[in-house]
Amino acid sequence: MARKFFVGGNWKCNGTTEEVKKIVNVLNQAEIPSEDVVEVVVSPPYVFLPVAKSLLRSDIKVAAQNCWVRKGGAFTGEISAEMLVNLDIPWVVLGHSERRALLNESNEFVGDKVEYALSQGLKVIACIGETLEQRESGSTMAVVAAQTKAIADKIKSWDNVVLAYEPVWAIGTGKVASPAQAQEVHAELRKWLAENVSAEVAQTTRIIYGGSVNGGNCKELAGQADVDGFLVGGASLKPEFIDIIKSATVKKSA
Ligand SMILES: O=C(CO)COP(=O)(O)O
Repeated sequence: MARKFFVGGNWKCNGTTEEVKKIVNVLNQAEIPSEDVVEVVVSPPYVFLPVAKSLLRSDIKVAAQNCWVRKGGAFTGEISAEMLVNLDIPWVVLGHSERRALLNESNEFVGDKVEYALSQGLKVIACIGETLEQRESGSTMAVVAAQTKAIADKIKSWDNVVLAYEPVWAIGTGKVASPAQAQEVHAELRKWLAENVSAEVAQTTRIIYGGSVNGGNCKELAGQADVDGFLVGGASLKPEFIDIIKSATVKKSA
């Protein structure tokens, strides 16, 4: 079975109510391929999730950008998986490199979060990726394998997981990975899943690319055999996000 193309828009810590309404309006008016061809998920900051969800067309889903590692309670400032479920938020982004780097989220902590979010019925966009220093020292695969293993060790099923490969050096820098660089890591990750989880999980799990994806570079990246979609930051706040969603048809016709 073919893997359905997946395009996520990570709005990060941006926006006002007015701006959110504007982006939603652009998305609602866009002509995009059907849900059979592409799964589209946008991830506003927590506080805008209800408004975005209530205004968005039904074929575009929403994701939170994070959630607490276990059941809610006395954890000031945190948002629990249960709360997201209560609000009918189907997806959550976990392990984003900005949180790993700036908030010291370890591989193990991210693995625990993925396990707990899945146990509550959320679907997870799990992010991994190496820094420039790690790439230059030749440890890219060791780094992303360790990040993936910390997740694989904790979960029983990959059915509700999308793996997002986001090289840190490509995020917000305008320095996109070349199609060959992205394909190389995605293929290695699929091989890692085949050898360490199962052939079926390797075949069915979507591995999406993130890092300076834009309307100009998305088609060539989408044409790579193991690139099953994108997690888009900056460009997901702009109308060119529509072009990125449309790059799903490159895959369809391949
Ligand atoms: O971090 C990203 C998506 O999660 C990528 O961000 P940019 O697309 O802005 O590089």
